[in-house]
Amino acid sequence: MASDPPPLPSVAYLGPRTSYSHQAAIECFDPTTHTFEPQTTIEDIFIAVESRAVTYGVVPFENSTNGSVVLTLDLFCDRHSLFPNILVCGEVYLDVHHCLLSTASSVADITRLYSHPQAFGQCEIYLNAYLKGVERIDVSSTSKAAQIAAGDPNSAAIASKVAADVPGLRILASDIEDSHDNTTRFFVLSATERAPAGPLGEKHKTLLSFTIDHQLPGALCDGLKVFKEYGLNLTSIVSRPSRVLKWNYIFFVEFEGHSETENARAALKELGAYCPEMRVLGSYMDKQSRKGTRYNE
Ligand SMILES: O=C(O)C(=O)Cc1ccccc1
Repeated sequence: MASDPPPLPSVAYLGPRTSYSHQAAIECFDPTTHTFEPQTTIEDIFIAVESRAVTYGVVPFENSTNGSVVLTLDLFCDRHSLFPNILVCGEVYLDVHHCLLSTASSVADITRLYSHPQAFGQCEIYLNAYLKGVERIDVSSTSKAAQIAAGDPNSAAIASKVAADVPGLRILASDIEDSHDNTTRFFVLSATERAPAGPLGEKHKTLLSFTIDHQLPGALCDGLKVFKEYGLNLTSIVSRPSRVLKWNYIFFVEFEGHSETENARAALKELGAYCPEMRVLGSYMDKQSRKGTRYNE
C-alpha cells in the first residue's frame, strides 16, 4: 500500500491573506510547494514557529520610512525566554505601496480610518493633507483593516491594492505612502534545525543581540571595535530597553558575513567577553541585491 506523501512545509504570516506579510511570504516561498497559515499577531507567529506547528514564520522587521518594528524586536528579547529556538534564517524586501480603500465614493465622506500602526506611520503626509483629524483605529494588519472597512460605512482602510479584493471596497487613492520607495524588510523565522541559510559561499548577513555592562566606560565602544578588527561590516544597529533591568538596553547588531566563518567566530568570541548576555539570532542569505529569488530553489 502506498504511504501518504509527507506534508508540505508550512509558512505562518500575519493574516488574513493579502496583508503585506502574506505578500512577503509568497515572494519568499513557492505557493505550489508550501502551505500558508494566517496568524492574528506577530507573537502568534513566534509561538507557531517555536512549537513547530509550522516550518517557517515571516515577520516584519523594519521599514525604510518608519524604522524598526519594535513588536518584533521585543519578541526576540522576550524576558521569559519563551522562544529559545527561534532563529532568523532568511530575509525578504517588499515594496510597500498603500491605497485608501472604502465603500464610500469620496474621501470627504470618511469619518474613521482603520490600519496597522506601521501603515499610518508611512502615510502621514497624505493623511495630514486629506484626512486631518479623522479618527484612526489600529488593527492587527492592513488586510484585517480592509475587511473591517468593507462592513463599516463612512470608514476607510489603508492597505495594499491586493487587499481591495473584498466585495464592496473600491480604491479611492493609490500610492499614498510618504516615500515612493517605501520598503519593508521581513525576516523568515525557523526553529533551530530547519534554517535554509544557504551555502557558506553565498553572501550572508548575521543578526545578534547582546547586553553590555555599562558601568565600565567605553564598554559598548570596545565591544563594537571587534567588528572593525575582524573586518566585519555592520549593516544595522538598534537598541531596545531591557524589560528586566531598568535603563539597561539590548543591542541588535547585524553584520555582513556568516557566523560560522573563521573571523566571525573569533569576533563573536571576543565580543562575548564584554557581554553579560549574547545570542546569535541567525545567519541568512543577503537578499537585498537578489530581490525576487525564493528560498528552496
Ligand atoms: O499589516 C500588514 O499587512 C503587515 O503585514 C504589517 C505591515 C504593515 C505595513 C507595512 C508593512 C507591513
